[in-house]
Amino acid sequence: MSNYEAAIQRFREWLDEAHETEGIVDATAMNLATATADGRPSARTVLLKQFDEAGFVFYSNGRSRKGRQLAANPRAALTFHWEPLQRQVMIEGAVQPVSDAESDAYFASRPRLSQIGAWASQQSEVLESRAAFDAQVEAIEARFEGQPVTRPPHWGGYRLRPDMLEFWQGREGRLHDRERAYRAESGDWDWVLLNP
Ligand SMILES: Cc1cc2nc3c(=O)[nH]c(=O)nc-3n(C[C@H](O)[C@H](O)[C@H](O)COP(=O)(O)O)c2cc1C
Ligand SMILES: Cc1ncc(COP(=O)(O)O)c(CN)c1O
Repeated sequence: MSNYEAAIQRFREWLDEAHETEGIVDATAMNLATATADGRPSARTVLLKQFDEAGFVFYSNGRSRKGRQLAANPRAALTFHWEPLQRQVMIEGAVQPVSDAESDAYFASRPRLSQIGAWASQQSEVLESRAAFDAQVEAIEARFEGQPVTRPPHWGGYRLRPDMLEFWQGREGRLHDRERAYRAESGDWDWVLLNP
C-alpha cells in the first residue's frame, strides 16, 4: 500500500469511528477554506458527500462566494474536528468540478425542498427580505409542480484531490501526535511526524 493509499485508509477509519461516536452530530461537517486569486482567504462549513482516492467531494452553488473563489483560484483546504475523539484532520489540494453525471446523480438524491432551494437561493448574494426569498421558493415550486426538479447548471460538486493529509490526535499536556502524508517534489508520497 502506498503512503497515499494508507492516508485514505486512515481517513476512512477515523471517519467511521467519528460516525460511531456519541456526541458527534455530523461527522461529515468540515471547514472549507478558499481564497481569492490575490490570496484573501475565507472559510465556511460544508458537508463531505463522498471520498476515495480520487478526492473529497462537496456540493455547492458555483456562483456563491466560494464558487467564485474556486473558479479564480482552484485550491482549497479542509479541516474536520471530531472533538469527543480529540481528533482533527487537515487536507489540502487542488479542486475541480465533478462530472455533470455525478452532480446529477447526487442532486437527484436530495429531498425535494433542498432541490427547490438550490434554484431559489442566489447563494451569497444580498437578499432584500425573507419575504422576497419565500416568494422565490413558491415561484420555483410552481414552476416544477408535478415534475422532477432538474439540477441548476450552476449547482454541483467539487472534488478536492489531496496533496496533503494530516492526522492530529490530541494527547495530555498538549503533547499531541501529528502525522502528515504529502506528495513530495518527486511525486511520491512521504509520511512524516510533526512536532505538536
Ligand atoms: C453544518 C453545515 C453544513 C453546511 N453544508 C453546506 C454544503 O454542503 N454546501 C453549501 O453550499 N453550503 C453548506 N452550508 C452553508 C455554508 O456554510 C455557507 O453558508 C454557504 O455555502 C455560503 O458560503 P459562501 O458565501 O462562503 O460561498 C453548511 C452550513 C453548515 C452550518
Ligand atoms: C446550502 C446548503 N447546500 C448544500 C448542503 C449540503 O447538504 P445536502 O445536500 O445534504 O443538503 C447544505 C447542508 N447544510 C446546505 O446548507
